[in-house]
Amino acid sequence: MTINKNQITAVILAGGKGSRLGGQDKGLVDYQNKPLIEHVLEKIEPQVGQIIINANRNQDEYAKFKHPVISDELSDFQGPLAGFLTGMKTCNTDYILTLPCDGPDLPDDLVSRLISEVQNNNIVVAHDGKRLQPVHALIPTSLIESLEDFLANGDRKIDLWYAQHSMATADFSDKPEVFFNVNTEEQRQQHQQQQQGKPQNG
Ligand SMILES: Nc1nc2c(ncn2[C@@H]2O[C@H](COP(=O)(O)OP(=O)(O)OP(=O)(O)O)[C@@H](O)[C@H]2O)c(=O)[nH]1
Ligand SMILES: [Mg+2]
Repeated sequence: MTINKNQITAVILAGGKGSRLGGQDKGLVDYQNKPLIEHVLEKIEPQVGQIIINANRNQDEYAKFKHPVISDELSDFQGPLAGFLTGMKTCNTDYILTLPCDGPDLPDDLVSRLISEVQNNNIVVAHDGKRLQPVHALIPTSLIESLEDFLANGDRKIDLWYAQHSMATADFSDKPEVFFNVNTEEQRQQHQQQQQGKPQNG
């Protein structure tokens, strides 16, 4: 079974509290001279049909990126799964691709590798060789009721919801660094310096 990029809406999860970064709205935090989310948008725009920005604060700022900005229906920061549900309810494609707003180094074959593992309505999640990257996932929109029930039941753990469904992983063990994400000020600064020190064609 194959799917194409036009069947996918990327849902960029920018709805968190950013508590480890002093409560900042992480998607808007500067990283190498532009907001973090702009790095994500640049990497993902060529790979999907549509994009939704899922944000619970500063919606006007996010609207400047020219994609629909949608807040969680579930209030009080219920976690990434609340954002998954928001995306599934809002999109009009067969799949959503979930992505965190704080991971600026996405590879250009993210979607093609995930697509290559699609089979029979399964969920496909990126794996970096050591662990699952659960918020980098390709999810059939048909699972919307399942997720609604799961959240209504008070559950919030992504892995528990995945375990209720058929799931495959896409292998990125050759480049685990693409999943780097900015959770603390130290990470933001350290990584910025490393990137600046890299040779241009390396
Ligand atoms: N829609 C939505 N997304 C969320 C929520 N909580 C976290 N996320 C997103 O999930 C992704 C991974 O979460 P973290 O890296 O822990 O981000 P965070 O929750 O803002 O940061 P901390 O508060 O420091 O843990 C990020 O892209 C967040 O924006 C939420 O309640 N709703
Ligand atoms: Mg993070």
